[in-house]
Amino acid sequence: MAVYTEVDDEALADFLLRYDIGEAIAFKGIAEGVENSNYLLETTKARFILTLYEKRVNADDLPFFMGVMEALADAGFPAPLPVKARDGSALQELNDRPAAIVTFLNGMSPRKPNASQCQQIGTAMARMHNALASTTLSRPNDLSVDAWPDLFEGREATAATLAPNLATLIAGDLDRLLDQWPDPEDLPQGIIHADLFPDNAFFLGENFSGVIDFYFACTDMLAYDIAIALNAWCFEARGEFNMTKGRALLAGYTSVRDFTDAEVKALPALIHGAAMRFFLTRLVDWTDTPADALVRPKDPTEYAEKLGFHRMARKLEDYGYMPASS
Ligand SMILES: Nc1ncnc2c1ncn2[C@@H]1O[C@H](COP(=O)(O)OP(=O)(O)OP(=O)(O)O)[C@@H](O)[C@H]1O
Ligand SMILES: N[C@@H](CCO)C(=O)O
Repeated sequence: MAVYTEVDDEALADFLLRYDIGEAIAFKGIAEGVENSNYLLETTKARFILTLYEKRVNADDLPFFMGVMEALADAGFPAPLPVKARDGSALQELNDRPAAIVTFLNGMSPRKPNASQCQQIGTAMARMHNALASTTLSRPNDLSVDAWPDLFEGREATAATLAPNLATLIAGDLDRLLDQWPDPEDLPQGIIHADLFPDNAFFLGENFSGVIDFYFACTDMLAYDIAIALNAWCFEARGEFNMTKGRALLAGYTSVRDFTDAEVKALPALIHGAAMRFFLTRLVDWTDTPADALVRPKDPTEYAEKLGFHRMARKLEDYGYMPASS
């Protein structure tokens, strides 16, 4: 249950006086999500999401996240639009937390994405990258390769409780990734979502309808976003890669923007690295979350299994990529 900060009726009514969005007629905490406190807010005018930003979000980054969502709305890409208060700012404070209201998107997140949804999310991601191509906003990716050794340090023993030999395998992966990581200057860069998991994508029926949760967005290699999505959308239970889904996701993306040769070459390392990023942040949460915490940490084992697949893969064709000429 991700409501860390409670908002009572009186605080909400006072808060809404800052906006021109009507009065509350329904307000309830949203169970999904692990990072921030989210509420579904229905007013006399429309439905919205009220978010109070919790500890893992750096308040200094919030103007960047708001700017990304505004740029997407300007480009006609379906994402939540931050609502400005009467003072002209979308960023406010509520119960001593930074807070914002964004528009509500209709749709449902797929629990078990199918190949068509993988293809559509690939297409949507390329459209999203294009929609953000002309913004001047930037934010470094503070969860990229340089951050990983520190995330692992001191957590070897926890890794060993998940699987025998895992700590040694992770140490080997880290050496290999530090060695193989591409120079970002050699690949197309831009703003990436960096957390486009199925729970952050919406579909109406079978059709893609929008993307939410831009709170890890940053400037990085565009192909790294694809690498994250391949991990999140194209594996079955127990770490089996689904080649049909991989092929669909990559084909969806390249139907809008073709990969450069440097991207094709770099993608296997980026895919391996993306799995490492989520393994490590999950390992940190697994180690640091008290047993009586409100939110159960996500299981790092899922990503340990994906790492096992990436250790064996050598080229992008191993993930279903079909070069345009073949
Ligand atoms: N704009 C929106 N429109 C409709 N529903 C939304 C919107 N934003 C958030 N939600 C709902 O709130 C839930 C949690 O949102 P979100 O994913 O942003 O939370 P979070 O705490 O950042 O979680 P995590 O990072 O774990 O995904 C979503 O799964 C979705 O059900
Ligand atoms: N998508 C992340 C968690 C929230 O950002 C994960 O599955 O580990």
